[in-house]
Amino acid sequence: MLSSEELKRFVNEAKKVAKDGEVATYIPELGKANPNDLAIAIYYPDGSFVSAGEVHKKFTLQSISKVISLALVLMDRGYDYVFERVGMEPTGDPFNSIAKLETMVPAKPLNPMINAGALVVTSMIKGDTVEERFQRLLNFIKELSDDDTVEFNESVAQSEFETAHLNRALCYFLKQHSIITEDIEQLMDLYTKQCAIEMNCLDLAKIGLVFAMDGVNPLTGKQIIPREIARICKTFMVTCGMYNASGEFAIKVGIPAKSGVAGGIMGAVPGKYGIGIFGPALDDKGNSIAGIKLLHLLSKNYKLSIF
Ligand SMILES: NC(=O)CC[C@H](N)C(=O)O
Repeated sequence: MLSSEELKRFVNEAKKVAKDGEVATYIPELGKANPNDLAIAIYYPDGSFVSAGEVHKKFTLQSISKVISLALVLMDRGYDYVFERVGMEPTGDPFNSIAKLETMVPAKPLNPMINAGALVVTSMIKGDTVEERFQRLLNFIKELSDDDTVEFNESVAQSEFETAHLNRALCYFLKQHSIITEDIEQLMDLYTKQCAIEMNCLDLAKIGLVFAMDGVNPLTGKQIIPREIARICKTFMVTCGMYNASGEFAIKVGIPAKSGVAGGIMGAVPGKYGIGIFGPALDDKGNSIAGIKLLHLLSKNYKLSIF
């Protein structure tokens, strides 16, 4: 097991690159983050953990929530229903790009990790009202993180809801092609709350551990996500988890991981451990710049690549 001194050394080393990144500002509330923060937690299957940096700071999941909503929707609707509406291929485009949609026949988004695909996935969450659907997702996240105090950040959700013109454009395009059928304002309400679910990197590492352990919470032995669905989610994390930087990340780091624009990264080292990182300064692809550096250092020093 890594000692916290070693981990602290890696954090200090990785932090040096934070100055080359910038916090996201297209969701105005996210612009308030401190670009110099960098925190990491690693959870082991026996329930022990090691951490370094500002581990108690909370951040919103943003795109990390896309893996979790995908797992829920696959459990809700099954493989065929979901993959009739969203594809399985990486795009090579930025996460919010609209470009490929018009070239696809039928116009289904290429994968569930880009915004277009994630919006379709969120529209498939079962329940009668937005409130009920959101609570189902939140309860699932509470179970995965083994923390029933997890909530969403209302200011961040509101800030995104007011400014998400591009996501609305993606939704309307998909509604025109009957991939999305529900009311778009209602879907944006649910999606922005989903993205604003907030936690610290200790909780995020616990979720990463469930994926690493094929859907099982190793402490209780409970299968929270069916093994096959956990496998599909981890595969998407490898092929599309870091947006259009996924190929380079697979070569340099080789850990199934998912990032979000608030600066979080969830990692799942199969059979070994769950990783939660928070570093809000982003690179030009929208990934935590110091977080990626940190994963690179860990992977290289401890041979964590799955390849
Ligand atoms: N890359 C991200 O984390 C994107 C999530 C964000 N809520 C959006 O839709 O733009």
